[in-house]
Amino acid sequence: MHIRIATRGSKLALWQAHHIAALLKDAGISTEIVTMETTGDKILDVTIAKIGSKGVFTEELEAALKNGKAEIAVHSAKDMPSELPAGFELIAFTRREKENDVLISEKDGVSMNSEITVGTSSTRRTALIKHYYPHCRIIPVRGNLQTRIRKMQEGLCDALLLAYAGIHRMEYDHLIKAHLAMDQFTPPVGQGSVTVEIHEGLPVEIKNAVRAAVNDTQTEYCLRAERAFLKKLEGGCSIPSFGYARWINEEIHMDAGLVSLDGKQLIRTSGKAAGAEAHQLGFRLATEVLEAGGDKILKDIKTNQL
Ligand SMILES: NCc1[nH]cc(CCC(=O)O)c1CC(=O)O
Repeated sequence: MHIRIATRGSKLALWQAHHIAALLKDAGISTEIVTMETTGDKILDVTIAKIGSKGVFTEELEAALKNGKAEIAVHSAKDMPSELPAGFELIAFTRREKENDVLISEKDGVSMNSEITVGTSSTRRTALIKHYYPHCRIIPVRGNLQTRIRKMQEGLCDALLLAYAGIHRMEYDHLIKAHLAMDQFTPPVGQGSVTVEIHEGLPVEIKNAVRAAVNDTQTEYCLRAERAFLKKLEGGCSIPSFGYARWINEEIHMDAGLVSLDGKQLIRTSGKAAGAEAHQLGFRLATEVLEAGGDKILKDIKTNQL
């Protein structure tokens, strides 16, 4: 069996594609990596929330799957919209990297408790900084990881708030100043896991072989719960929501919530369920968040982003 892997061309995306290639190789499957540029890679001057999160990093890869130019596409699970276009599905989730966010900087004495300028373009991180550390100043910064770090080095900001997974994979661990607390900076849906997307036309024996080689069942239960939460909120990575599930004692334990863009309102909830109830758990927590005022927060955000 030979599998062509479609991926974006950034270093982090390539790391992810090679990670999947290695898992497939261990299962005796040969691979080839096909890189392509997406709309999201080309537009660097606008925040993702404004472009409209749906599909800007995925459309070109999906076209390749549909046209038979590749068998699978590889993405960070976090970057995948909660609802895929008709005919596409996520068939595997890798065992996760540590899921937390980190503060990175080259300067001494930098912490969330000091009056620093923090570069981020994530609505979740921005809103959580405003909520927990209102003395920090937030500077928008986009581009791939290497570009963001270069912008910080050029003086745009004192520090960056990023996912540990990306920092570790790109070998910037030496810049880490702090690991942020999970009960404040609760990770967004999908952070730390790499996922495989296919088009429904893919022969079932290829699908099954990829799933067997790549999927981590416990991670999948957690990710299915998280993604159900996001789906119910009708959001992608552009809304300031968080959803983090862990597998503990044969059950999914999940923390989730939503924060207003100004950081003033923060809604949290949590719950647990069996693996087979992943979707119901995600939907239930989302319903709780919506009913506790999340509905209003989302409406305000939609008006803001128009
Ligand atoms: N939104 C960009 C993005 N997409 C995936 C990662 C790396 C972490 C991961 O794969 O979960 C990052 C960088 C970041 O948020 O710091």
